[in-house]
Amino acid sequence: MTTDRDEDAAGRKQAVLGIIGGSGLYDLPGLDNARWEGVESPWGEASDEILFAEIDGLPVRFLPRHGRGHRLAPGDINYRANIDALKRAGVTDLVSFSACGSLREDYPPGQFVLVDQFIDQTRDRERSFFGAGCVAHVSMADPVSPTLVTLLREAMAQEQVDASESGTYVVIDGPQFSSRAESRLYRSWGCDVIGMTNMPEAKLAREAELAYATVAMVTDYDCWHDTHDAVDVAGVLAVMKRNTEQAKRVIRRLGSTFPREHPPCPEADQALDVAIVTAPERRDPDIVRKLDAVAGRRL
Ligand SMILES: CSC[C@H]1O[C@H](OP(=O)(O)O)[C@H](O)[C@@H]1O
Ligand SMILES: Nc1ncnc2[nH]cnc12
Repeated sequence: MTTDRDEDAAGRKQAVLGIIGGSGLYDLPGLDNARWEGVESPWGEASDEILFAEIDGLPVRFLPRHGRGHRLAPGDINYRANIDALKRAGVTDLVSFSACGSLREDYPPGQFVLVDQFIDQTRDRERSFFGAGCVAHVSMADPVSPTLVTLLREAMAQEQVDASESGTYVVIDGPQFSSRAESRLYRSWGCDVIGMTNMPEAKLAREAELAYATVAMVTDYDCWHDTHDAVDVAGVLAVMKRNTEQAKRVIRRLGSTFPREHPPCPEADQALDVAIVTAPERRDPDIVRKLDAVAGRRL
């Protein structure tokens, strides 16, 4: 396990790039020194083994969110185990790739969106590592790392992949797609794209002090549009293949240009500095033990 104690005396930390692959992105073939390895987590089963690999010497850890073969529905994913396992695998910077529906006319299928805000409409998911026995409240005001967004934007530009530089992603439980009334409602809220997975993933990444960013890849116009059919899986799959090929190119480019030292992200790096409220002598030792990877720096 890699921990924050792997920082050198000056506090520098080697960057380890984590990638979560969404629908359509289940493997990253052709990376150097690649091997799939299971990582045990006290939070349960991660979606799959993690692919440990390198891009031009940069350590990369890849986890397919739905598992290889897409075995897990959005509500069945153990988001806590995924984030904990990636942290145990040494990840410092985490980029999520997600298929999504568009809630805007000017984000057609094929458009990539660098999400900067989320609206969490999910209900039935474990959404925190903390709770009774060790209570913490992290800030989610700015849920993504601006540095990661800049690095992604540059990698995309070099790969001639056009991306919008901001966007609000509304997260629904699914697995059903939305009704037209819901789709119109999310548009009226100012949401730009819709998906089923980025929450609680982004919240848990913040609790684990991982810099996080999401590349949302539009596959459809959901069901609000007057002149486009309502989303169905066949339509999603038709667009997803091309999006996935582009995503793979962006990941390779990002890996080769990524700083070898973890680029500071104060929102994530210090997320737990003032977040834990339970008095040390009142903390449940069992929970504290489970938090060794996520919050070991602060406990
Ligand atoms: C197969 S379409 C619906 C499915 O795709 C998205 O998943 P991900 O974010 O992992 O790419 C969406 O959120 C749904 O889970
Ligand atoms: N329209 C949509 N709603 C929710 N998740 C999606 N994933 C891809 N398209 C989607």
